[in-house]
Amino acid sequence: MGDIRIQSALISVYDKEGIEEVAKELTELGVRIYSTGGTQAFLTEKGFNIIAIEEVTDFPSVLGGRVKTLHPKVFGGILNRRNNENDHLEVLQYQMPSIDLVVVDLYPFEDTVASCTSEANIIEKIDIGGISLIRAAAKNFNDVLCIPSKSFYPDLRTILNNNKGLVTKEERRKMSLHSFGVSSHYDIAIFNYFNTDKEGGLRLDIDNQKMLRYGENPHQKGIFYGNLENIFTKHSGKEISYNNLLDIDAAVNLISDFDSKTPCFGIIKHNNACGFAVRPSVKEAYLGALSGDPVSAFGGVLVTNTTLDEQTAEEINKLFFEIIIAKKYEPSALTLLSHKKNRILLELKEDREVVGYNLRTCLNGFLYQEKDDALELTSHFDYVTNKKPSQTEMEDLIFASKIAKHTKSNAIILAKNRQLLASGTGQSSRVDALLQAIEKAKKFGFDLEGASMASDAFFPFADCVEIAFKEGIRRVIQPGGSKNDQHSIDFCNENNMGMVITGVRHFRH
Ligand SMILES: NC(=O)c1ncn([C@@H]2O[C@H](COP(=O)(O)O)[C@@H](O)[C@H]2O)c1NC=O
Repeated sequence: MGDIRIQSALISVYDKEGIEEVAKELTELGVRIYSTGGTQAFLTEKGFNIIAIEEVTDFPSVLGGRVKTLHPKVFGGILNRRNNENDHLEVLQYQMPSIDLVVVDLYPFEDTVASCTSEANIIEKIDIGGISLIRAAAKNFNDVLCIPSKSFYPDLRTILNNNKGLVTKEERRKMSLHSFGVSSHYDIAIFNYFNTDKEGGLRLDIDNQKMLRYGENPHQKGIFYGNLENIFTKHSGKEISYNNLLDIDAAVNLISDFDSKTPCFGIIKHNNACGFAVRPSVKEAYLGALSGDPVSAFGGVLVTNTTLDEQTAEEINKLFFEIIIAKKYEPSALTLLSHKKNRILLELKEDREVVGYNLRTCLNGFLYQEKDDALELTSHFDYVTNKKPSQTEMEDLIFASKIAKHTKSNAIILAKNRQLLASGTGQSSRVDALLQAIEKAKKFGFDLEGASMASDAFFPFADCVEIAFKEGIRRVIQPGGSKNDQHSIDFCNENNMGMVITGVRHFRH
């Protein structure tokens, strides 16, 4: 029921790749083919018998190709309802050809934008006729099959081969869905091109979705919208869960702030780093990160900015970790690590594609913000105390500040020799965050004498520097901006502590 036999087709494609094979199959099925200028020339040259669309419209392609298929005879040929008596009479009266199949490949708008060409060139690549053909054919899926881009040629082939040119209503409806997917994607790309300042609101376009086993908890449904293949290669391991994805996101963002010249290693738990170290070798960096909090590290997500070698893999294998993310793996390390079947091994792609904004639901809408990609520049730092940090001390301060940026607010980071000693995370007061960090550092045997402290936001009072000083912490990095900044600065000056003000706050709620 509802099957149609394809007897005529209109082919109008920008990219000619693959169209010869499509034309061949259609010709073998005895389908009459109409085409626009370039497509017709291409297929005629390949030996196919193609009818120029101008023969239908009796009108040339004009305005440099801006108008070629935009004609009532073409759109009437697509949109007429085959079971409607009046439509049938009008088709005869105005000599519209019935078109059962529309094959389009649109002007490459997004590629043209990406090529950074002039606005005039970009505008010319807004397809009008093609998108209209797609919408018309998709609307009339009751009688017409629409193939909206070259990526659907394999589907066309399957459909044609399923039943020798007979197409079911189900197949046409499915292609109609994909057609509106292509047309809406295309329009959103155009919208986003013009919507530079977001004054037009927000249009999201995510067509890849992956059902997750569940959401944050087993009673919550969870779906990931995106394309993980563009971020990493998964070498082995079980299915990635909702919570895994959040930790992977935290790990990838954190590691991206550290250059790849010196090995660094992070251990993420509940989206925060519980261990992090920069060292001359990846194994030392791993051991440095692990000693930060070997208890929390259990079951965590490991991340490194460098090649994970066999010696490090042997160390890692002594403990249970759910996920390992590396820039690369030595083949022997990969073999060793993949012995544990459930462990997820991910290799980050050099040209990974991450979104440049954050989005979260809020009340009856969404909150959108640009991603916090601000990296403190030493040239913008304010060295506000009499005591100025040495170059090595500055390295520790910047190290701690980078980790604070990626830690839940209120966040305090304690670091020494480019190793995370402890952090206070997600506390409702900065003092609590500091006390939590001090307690943890001591628990794992760290001497805070000469350590550095970073805060994700300003100190509202001098209490934090006072507590830090009592513990032997001798330098501080913070964004500044409190009306009480001077109280903290005065205390530092009185006690020979150094303070650097970055001017960049990194709240993370
Ligand atoms: N102007 C029109 O009426 C029109 N009709 C179809 N197109 C597009 O023209 C391209 C094919 O052109 P040609 O066959 O001339 O190479 C396709 O990308 C198709 O989407 C048109 N071009 C732009 O809108």
